[in-house]
Amino acid sequence: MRALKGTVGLVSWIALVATSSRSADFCGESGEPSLLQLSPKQACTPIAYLKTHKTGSSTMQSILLRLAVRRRMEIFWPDCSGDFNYPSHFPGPMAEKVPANHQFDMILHHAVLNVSAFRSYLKPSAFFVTVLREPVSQMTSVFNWYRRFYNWASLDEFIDYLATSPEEQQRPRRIGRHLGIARNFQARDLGFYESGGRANSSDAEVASWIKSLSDVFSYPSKGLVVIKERYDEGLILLQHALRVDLEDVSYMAMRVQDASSAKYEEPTARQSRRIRDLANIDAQVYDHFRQTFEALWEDRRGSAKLDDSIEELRQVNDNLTTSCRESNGSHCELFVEDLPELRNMVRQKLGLETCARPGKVHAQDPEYMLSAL
Ligand SMILES: Nc1ncnc2c1ncn2[C@@H]1O[C@H](COP(=O)(O)OS(=O)(=O)O)[C@@H](OP(=O)(O)O)[C@H]1O
Repeated sequence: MRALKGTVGLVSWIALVATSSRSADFCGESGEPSLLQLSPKQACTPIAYLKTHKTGSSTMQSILLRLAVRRRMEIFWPDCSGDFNYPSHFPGPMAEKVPANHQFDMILHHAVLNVSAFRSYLKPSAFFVTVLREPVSQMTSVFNWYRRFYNWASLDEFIDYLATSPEEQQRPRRIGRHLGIARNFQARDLGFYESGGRANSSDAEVASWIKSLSDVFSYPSKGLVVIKERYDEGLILLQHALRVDLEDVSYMAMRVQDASSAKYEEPTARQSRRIRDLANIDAQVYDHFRQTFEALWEDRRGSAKLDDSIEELRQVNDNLTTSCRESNGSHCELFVEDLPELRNMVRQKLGLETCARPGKVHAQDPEYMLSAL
């Protein structure tokens, strides 16, 4: 029965890909028959992806990694690390090894956003993308994901830690306890502190910083802030802006935690208030971009039949998830749920050496924690 269901899922996925596979005109080539068939090197929109934490950012990275393979786009890799010197300056020591020369098509790994430094590595007219998440749910995800590394006894202990830890926490590269988790995690990823923001910045200063971000991520010509709570809508807008095919933005969700597990803690109303108060900058950024997103979506949905595209995307995703969990057919090659494994598959496809995977190590080993980023 399972096998039959998998076959039906696979057949309908292939049918969907076949029917929805249009020419990727923006990249110059037409008639690409399959997602995994490599096309010659093509000129595509360079992408500056700012990978935030616990926002659905790994799923987005997986989509962009596949896009890079399909379009033969050149990725700026932080060697085998999962980040560019996070949470310190981008790109860190990589700058000596790889001087900036507008040479890459994509930046995809965790970093602190520095728009001009990102641009200096990318070909001209890069499209800026990021994902933001409602801050209480983001910090709940952070707590439940990282608690095994930090040994927080409870959500209250985690919130106490946030309240007492410095806003802009630096991580000595090899000491796991200071991995970099701090309040206003998303604002820090977006470069708030690096651009001079402080815990006691005035409302006007925060508003001015948000305005500068709005410009960097302004849709459709410059960029897009995807809202985690409107993920698929965001992907459809991304698909339109990059002028890629629907299957280019199809995905299997990554790093999904089991919220029904006994170990998963949801905040009480009081804990939610505490988190939201501590993440005051994140709350302002999120509220701003959520509003912008809703207005954008309302503006676009009627004219372009975007609701139909969402249905189609969800069907493709469901079929992919079912068929690729049940079989490892060739169309599933790059639809794996383990991010480091996917990165290795992509490196192989792009002719690079694969990275060593850490073996089974103790959860307190800092190397292990780095790889978990
Ligand atoms: N497509 C899509 N839509 C909505 N939500 C999604 C999606 N993909 C992943 N997720 C959720 O994102 C959380 C994982 O975030 P990240 O991938 O950013 O984590 S990480 O920082 O890379 O470790 C994790 O949230 P929690 O399960 O609450 O922890 C995932 O469930």
